Amino acid sequence: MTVDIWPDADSLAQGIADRLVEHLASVQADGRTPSVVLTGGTIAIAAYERIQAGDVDWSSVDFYWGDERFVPAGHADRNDQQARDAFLTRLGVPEARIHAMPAHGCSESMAEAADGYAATLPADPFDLVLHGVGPDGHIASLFPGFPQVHETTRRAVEVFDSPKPPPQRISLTYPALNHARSVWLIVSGEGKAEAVARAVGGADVDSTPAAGAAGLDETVWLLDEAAASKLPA
Ligand SMILES: O=C1O[C@H](COP(=O)(O)O)[C@@H](O)[C@H](O)[C@H]1O
Repeated sequence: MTVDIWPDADSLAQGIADRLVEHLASVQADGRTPSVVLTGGTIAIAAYERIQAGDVDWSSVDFYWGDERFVPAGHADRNDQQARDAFLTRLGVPEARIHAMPAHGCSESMAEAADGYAATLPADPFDLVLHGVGPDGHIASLFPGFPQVHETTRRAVEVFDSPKPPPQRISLTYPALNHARSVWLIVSGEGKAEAVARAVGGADVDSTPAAGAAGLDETVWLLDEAAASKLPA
């Protein structure tokens, strides 16, 4: 595990954007089509807005989501819509590369929608999974004390009673989220400092789901000083 710290949220957002572009270019230089799991959340959107085209072929990157708010397609609360608005549309990512989760109004139940999404995930490890972290230590829509944290079989699950609105969500689970070469946890703000300190310190996943995030090759925390303020020196 490594921890990298920027002075403030603006420089962190720029740092995440630059590192993401560099990472995708290097995967493509190795001859692979990168697969990336996007997160929602404040610092993620700020980073997405700062992404520049760089040396990446944006027509050849597959984007998935770690979780989604189960509201109608195009709704401003949807993580996929926020990412489209922040960078996917601007950089010309083709619709066929945007693997959005099902939306409210689809013909399936939420459980069927979750299982259907799981069936679309690649068999190979993701190249990169991005996580925002809530003040309670949640990642994706895996919340403290919720049974989804203990899912070991299904790679995507339904959540009916998220403590953070909107209540209905679909989330990937650890078996999918940790089937990734690189996992980056991106966090800003003092309100998340305690959750970060617990997760980095190896808390149990019931109290702090972020503690369960782990990449196959690397697990990296990208923080601003405020989010890092409760880490031991
Ligand atoms: O609801 C969600 O929240 C988290 C973190 O969001 P933030 O606004 O506190 O930064 C995010 O990681 C997750 O994808 C999203 O659905």
